[in-house]
Amino acid sequence: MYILNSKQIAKADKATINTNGISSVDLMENAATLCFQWLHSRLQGQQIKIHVFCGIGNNGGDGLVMARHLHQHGYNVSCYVVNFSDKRTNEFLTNYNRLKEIGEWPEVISHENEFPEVKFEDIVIDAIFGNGLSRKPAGFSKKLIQYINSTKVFTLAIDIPSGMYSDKSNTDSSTILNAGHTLTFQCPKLAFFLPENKEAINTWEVIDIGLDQNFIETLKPASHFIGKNEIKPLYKPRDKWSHKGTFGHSLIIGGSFGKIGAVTLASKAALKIGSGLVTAYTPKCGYNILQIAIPEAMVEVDDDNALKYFNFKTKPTVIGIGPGMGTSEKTKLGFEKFISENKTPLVIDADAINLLALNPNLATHLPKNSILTPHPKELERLIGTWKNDTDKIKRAQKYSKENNVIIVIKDAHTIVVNGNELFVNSTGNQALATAGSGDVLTGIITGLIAQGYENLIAAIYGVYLHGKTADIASQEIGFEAFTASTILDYLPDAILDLFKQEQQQPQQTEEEPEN
Ligand SMILES: NC(=O)C1=CN([C@@H]2O[C@H](COP(=O)(O)OP(=O)(O)OC[C@H]3O[C@@H](n4cnc5c(N)ncnc54)[C@H](OP(=O)(O)O)[C@@H]3O)[C@@H](O)[C@H]2O)[C@@H](O)CC1
Ligand SMILES: [K+]
Repeated sequence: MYILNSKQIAKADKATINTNGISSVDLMENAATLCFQWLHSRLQGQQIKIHVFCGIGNNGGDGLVMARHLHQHGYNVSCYVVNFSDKRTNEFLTNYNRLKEIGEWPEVISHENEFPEVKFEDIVIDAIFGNGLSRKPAGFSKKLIQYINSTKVFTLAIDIPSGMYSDKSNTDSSTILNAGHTLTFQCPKLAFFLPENKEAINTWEVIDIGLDQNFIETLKPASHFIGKNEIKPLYKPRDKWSHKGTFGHSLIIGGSFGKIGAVTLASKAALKIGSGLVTAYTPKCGYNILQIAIPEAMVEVDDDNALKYFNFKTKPTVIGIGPGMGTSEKTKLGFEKFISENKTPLVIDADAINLLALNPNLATHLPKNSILTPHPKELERLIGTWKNDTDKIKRAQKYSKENNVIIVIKDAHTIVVNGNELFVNSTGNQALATAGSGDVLTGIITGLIAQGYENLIAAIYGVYLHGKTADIASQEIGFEAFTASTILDYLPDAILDLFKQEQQQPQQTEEEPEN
């Protein structure tokens, strides 16, 4: 699914209105009615106090439509116009009049003295600012957002929590409304996945308002939200006549005294995802450990307690390098020589990223489309300190373009960066915050490349499957007992899940719920 930026959404709105013969007011009516139905099907007429805060733009128009439907269905509603400007849109005015026509006059708020009392047990519908936010909320609209946040009331945000830009950092989280749930139009917004917005965005879902898909295609959006629909077609079926050589040879380079577990996990993961052959290349101290831990893997050794020579005999399809490797001086020197001579595709993780960051010229030697899988600290070493999350993404894009590499920014929502393109992962949860989880990801991506998946696809696909293991496992064992080895245990379920039919939702009846 595409993630459109605010300009693309505004263009798609216009194009849909122009080519599909639907008026802007009708588009708004459809969109906001879907939001009303969402709430109505949950409340079933309960008399919880509902406050609808409407701005003066089209987001406010959505709020007015919802307020009208809520009134007409007998809810206990108060509607307010947050009068931060006199630039009321036509669609706002039309729906302002429609609300008045049913006898309901919104209260106009122009000053903080006019804020209504909002109680914790009420519901707030947030239709103050939407996609047209052009600057941080200030004055009484900022105070209103802060007041609503202070009540901790459940807030249903329409399209986007007010004060949040859809595609860039706000930099002042105190001017963003903290939404309990967001009903967002047409597509998820990049802002939902930025760690700095974690307070403001909780759960969300997309409301399909039928914007013109053909037109959206012409915009060639660079950002994508990766779910099962995107992943399933990437799967490569296995030929009946294939043999182990068909599925490539992964070489996992890493380990140091006390950190052989990292290379063990990565090697196991490469095997488990289907690499035909796997060799681990470690210091001598890892030999027995690896041979005993993974009978399926071959092992080559280097110097005693840390890597030094990088002179393996294996001719791999792909190399995953870094897990547990350490950054000792001898490893650093050997690594630099290895990188400057290597031509084999690379997946670079952990200490290999740290060593790369120490010597930026090295990156020019990386084979095209090498994959780097940094966690936030490693990323910072690589691209420098960022001002905010948008700056972080821009810096990663710049690094990716300058060095022709793919960067996997690991976080609650992992983002794969390929030049300007962003692929935001939908799977995974807090269970993955555990030692060795990154080593397993390195092994998975390496093992996918070994089997012939293109590097970018291997990164996107690997990140998705890795996250999916946690989604499935946490239903069965919770978060805490989940370890990196659990990822390996649940990889088969994550793959099989791609081919599971979704359970049919119970059919909604034609009749609306009783008031
Ligand atoms: N047919 C359609 O197009 C559909 C659109 N839909 C809905 O429309 C929403 C987008 O509507 P919108 O473009 O009118 O923007 P919205 O956010 O409501 O308000 C912008 C106004 O606020 C002002 N303003 C901005 N920042 C400010 C600040 N900090 N402090 C004070 N003022 C500020 C800004 O002023 P300006 O920047 O021009 O100075 C302008 O006057 C979208 O999110 C969705 O909900 C759906 O119904 C589906 C159909
Ligand atoms: K909003």
